[in-house]
Amino acid sequence: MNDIKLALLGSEGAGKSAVLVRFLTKRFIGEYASNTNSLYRKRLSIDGRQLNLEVFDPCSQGTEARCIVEEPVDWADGFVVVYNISDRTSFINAENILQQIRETRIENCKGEVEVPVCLVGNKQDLCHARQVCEEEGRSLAQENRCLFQEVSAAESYQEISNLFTQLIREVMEHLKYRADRRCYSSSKSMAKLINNMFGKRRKSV
Ligand SMILES: Nc1nc2c(ncn2[C@@H]2O[C@H](COP(=O)(O)OP(=O)(O)OP(=O)(O)O)[C@@H](O)[C@H]2O)c(=O)[nH]1
Repeated sequence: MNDIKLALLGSEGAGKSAVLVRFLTKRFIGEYASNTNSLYRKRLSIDGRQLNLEVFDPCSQGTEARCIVEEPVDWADGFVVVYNISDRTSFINAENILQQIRETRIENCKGEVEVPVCLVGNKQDLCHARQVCEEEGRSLAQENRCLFQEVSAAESYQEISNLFTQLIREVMEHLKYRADRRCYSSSKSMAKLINNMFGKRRKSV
């Protein structure tokens, strides 16, 4: 069973909880307590593989969102960064968060492949009040090599579901790649150790 940990980040009121709850329950719930951190857990099956999904939805008023990005022991295997298309400030904040994720991961992973991230432009139903055009979101995602989708947690489920599924697939591949690398480097160190212990002796026979 795979364990997958995601963290939701974005400005206060961007709709992080709404997007996540839509994915987990297919329902839209208008109001959420925003003064607490929440950890959601769900068992899922993707491509026939069973997995335990954990999603950390930090309270935006605290500093936890920042902490989890900066946490040196990388808790999250992937990130969902949400902004509100009718609030430019939330888009600028998303840009900063993506940069923080990139910088933190580069420092921690020393050239390892980048952590999977998706950028979500929420509240697409408020397009009459749009402040961020879709192209801006797409190009920000391209610059940061992450997935992108505009969605409306209020009105639809399918796009959110597709996006999370794609992200989870990327996370599973990323975790496999990391495990293979660990395995390869530990078998290299084992080979080196064996060589150090027996290699010279064999040569002298
Ligand atoms: N019109 C519209 N409103 C939405 C949508 N998604 C969320 N909302 C509303 O936006 C407000 C904030 O949603 P939340 O899901 O609590 O946002 P959040 O980012 O988790 O907020 P914090 O917990 O305060 O950080 C609520 O009033 C939601 O009903 C959407 O797709 N369309």
